[in-house]
Amino acid sequence: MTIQLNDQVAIVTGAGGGLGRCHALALAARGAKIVVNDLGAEPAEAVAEEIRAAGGEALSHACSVSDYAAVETMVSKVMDQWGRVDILVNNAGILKDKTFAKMELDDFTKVLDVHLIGSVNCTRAVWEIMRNQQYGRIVMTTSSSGLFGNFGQSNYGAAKLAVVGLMQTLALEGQKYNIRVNSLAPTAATQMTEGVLPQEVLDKLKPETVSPGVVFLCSEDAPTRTILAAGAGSFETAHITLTKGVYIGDDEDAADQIAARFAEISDRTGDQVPGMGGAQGQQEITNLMEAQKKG
Ligand SMILES: NC(=O)C1=CN([C@@H]2O[C@H](COP(=O)(O)OP(=O)(O)OC[C@H]3O[C@@H](n4cnc5c(N)ncnc54)[C@H](O)[C@@H]3O)[C@@H](O)[C@H]2O)C=CC1
Ligand SMILES: CC(C)c1ccc(C(=O)O)c(O)c1O
Repeated sequence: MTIQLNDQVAIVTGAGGGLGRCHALALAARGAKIVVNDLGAEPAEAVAEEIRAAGGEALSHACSVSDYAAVETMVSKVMDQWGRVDILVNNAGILKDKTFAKMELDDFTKVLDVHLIGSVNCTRAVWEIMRNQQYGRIVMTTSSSGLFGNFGQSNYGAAKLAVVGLMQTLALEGQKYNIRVNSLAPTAATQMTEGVLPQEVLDKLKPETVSPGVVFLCSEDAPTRTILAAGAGSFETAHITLTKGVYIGDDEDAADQIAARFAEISDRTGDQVPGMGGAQGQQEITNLMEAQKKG
C-alpha cells in the first residue's frame, strides 16, 4: 500500500454510521489516528472502539457540527491529545426532502445548518492549525443532487452545491499553506438512501467502495479543487465549466441576439474549467477584443 497516513490525525464528522464510519475505518487502516464525530455518543464510540479493536488509535466526540462552540471544544480535545489535525472529512449530513412548494422554510435552514454551516464550522476550527502546520487535507461532501439537481431536494441540493463553492475558494486560499481542499460526491446504500432504489441496486452500492476515494483525497499527493464522484467502485470527476462564448455587445437588440445565437454561446467545444473566478472576466475581455479586432 503506497498511501500511508501514519502519525496523521483525521477528524471525520458524522462517522457513527454510513459513509462516515467507512471513511474512518479506511483512514485508520492507512495509519491515521481518528476522531469519530457524530451526534450520538454511543454510535461514535462504537466506531472508535471498532478502530481500536483493529489495532488503530481513535477517540470519539459527540457534538453537532452546527454548533461552533462544541466543534471548537472537540478540536481542543484533539489538540490536547494528539497535538495536530492533518485531515478533516466533512461528512455529517441530514435530509429533509419535500418539493419546494411544500417545504417549510425551517427545513431549508436546518439542512443548510448541518451541511454548509457544519462544514464551515469544522473547517474554521482546524484552518489556523493547518496553516501553522503548513499541511492539511480537507474533504467536503457534496452530492449529485447539488451538482445536477434532484426532485424534492432543493434545500439539500442548495447546501450540497454551497460546499463546492466553499471548496473553490478555500482551495485557493489554502494553496500556499499546502492545504488541499476537495469534494466527494458519493453514491452509497446507507440509511440516507434506504428505499430510494431497488434492493438489488442498493446491494451494489456498498459505502466501503466509496472510501478509497476519501483516502486518496486525504493523501499527501491529493489534488486540490477536485470534485470526485464515487459509487459502486467507480470513480469519476465532475466539473464546472465555462464555454468560450460569443461577443454580443450591448446594442438594443442584444437580448434577441443572445436568443438567436444561444446554441453558439452554449457550444461546449473548447470549454474550460476555470482556475478561479477571474477567468470568466478574462474570457469576456478576450472575446470583446477579438470582436473589436475583426471590426
Ligand atoms: N448515501 C449517499 O448516496 C449519499 C450521501 N451523501 C452525503 O454523504 C454524507 C454521509 O451520508 P450517509 O452516510 O449516506 O448518511 P447517514 O445518515 O448514514 O450518515 C450521516 C451521519 O451524519 C450524522 N449527523 C447528522 N447531523 C449531524 C450533525 N449536526 N453533527 C454531527 N453529525 C451529524 C448522522 O447522525 C449520521 O450518522 C452526507 O453528507 C450525505 O449528504 C451525498 C450523496 C449521496
Ligand atoms: C439515488 C438518489 C437519486 C439519491 C442520490 C443522492 C442522494 C443524496 O445525495 O443523499 C439521495 O438522497 C438520493 O435519494
